[in-house]
Amino acid sequence: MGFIEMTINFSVESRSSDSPARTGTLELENGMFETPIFMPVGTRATVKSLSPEELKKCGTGILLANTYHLYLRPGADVVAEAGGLHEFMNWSRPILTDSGGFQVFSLSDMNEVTEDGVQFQSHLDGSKHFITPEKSVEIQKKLGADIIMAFDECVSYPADREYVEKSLNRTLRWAERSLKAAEDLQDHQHIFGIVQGGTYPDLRKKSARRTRKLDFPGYAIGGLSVGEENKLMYQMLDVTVPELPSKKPRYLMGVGTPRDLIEGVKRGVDMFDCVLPTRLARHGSLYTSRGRINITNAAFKKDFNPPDKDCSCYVCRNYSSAYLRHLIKRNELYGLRLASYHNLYFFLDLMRKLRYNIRRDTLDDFVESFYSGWAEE
Ligand SMILES: CC1(C)O[C@H]2[C@@H](O1)[C@@]1(COC(C)(C)O1)O[C@@H]2CNc1nc2cc3nc(N)[nH]c(=O)c3cc2[nH]1
Ligand SMILES: [Zn+2]
Repeated sequence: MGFIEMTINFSVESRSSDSPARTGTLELENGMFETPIFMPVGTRATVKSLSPEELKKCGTGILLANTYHLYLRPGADVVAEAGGLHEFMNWSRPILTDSGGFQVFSLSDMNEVTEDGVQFQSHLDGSKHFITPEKSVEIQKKLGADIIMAFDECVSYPADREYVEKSLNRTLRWAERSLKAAEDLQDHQHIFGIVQGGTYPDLRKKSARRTRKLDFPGYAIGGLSVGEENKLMYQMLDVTVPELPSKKPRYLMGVGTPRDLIEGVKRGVDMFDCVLPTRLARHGSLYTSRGRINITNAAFKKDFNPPDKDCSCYVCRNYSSAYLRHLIKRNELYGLRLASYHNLYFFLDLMRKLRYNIRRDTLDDFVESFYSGWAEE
């Protein structure tokens, strides 16, 4: 097949009259999806325990995979020889890969950060590696994602201002190098820049303005959901989103809970990803219209109602809380699968409801009714 010069076609469709919230469509080489959207996390080329058919059935439009993990195992060359991630994992819809910046800093035994790149030891076998913006883009190109991310440093929280400023300046230089590397691989139409700046409003604005100058097809807001208070995260969105071009997609990395998704959408964010729905499911923690419950609680021992009476997912239509409790307590694989499916459906259904209410300009009413039945986290 000839190389199709596919750009990231994003169009804003409707706007809420009393907030920056908007709906849109994002068209990529492997399909299109509506925004705001939640991306299930498939770190090692699988959304744990769920099949591609199940992911599609619960409404997954695009999923996320991680460069850091796939680079270490099975290796980018193995995935490339398999025909890329879509072939490898039998997923025909869009995929976004994170650049490894966050994972190197959060998971590996960090050795050294230099202007050129990051030296680290694998958290799997202690082997030494050196990753640069160019290397990260090359790996993501081999993985064959529809959207790739610039290589950045996600500063942990809290961090002093001097370090945050030094780091964001280096991330800006890395962003230029990532963009240049993508251009050399004809992938510049598929790469998002990442805004940093910690929890310092003026540094957030500086990072956003300087990243925007590089004219990426899309922009991620990084350096958040790293343990800071939600209120602080929302304040950083308030100062960052207005600095980003309104006609390009905005992706808030690693976020979040249902409340975070709602507050992010209200502030004009279009894309989200988080491990919470699938990770918490494996511990029996289920999201429902009344808040988060733990299905292993004794109260569900003889509860033959579905986990969420307001949920129309396959799990809630066919199984009881008592059955799920039994499976999860016995660590039965099927229980992990059912809980993961329901949580993912809950997150994706919440995004559907948000899109529907933005289009009808009834977002405020929907949010109010959602929170009224929602037990505090
Ligand atoms: C490490 C792991 C699995 O990823 C989750 C979860 O733990 C955890 C750990 O503690 C909480 C906060 C509860 O969430 O943080 C992750 C979700 N927050 C997040 N993901 C991010 C990914 C990012 N990628 C790049 N390239 N740059 C970023 O700035 C960036 C920022 C991010 N923030
Ligand atoms: Zn359900």
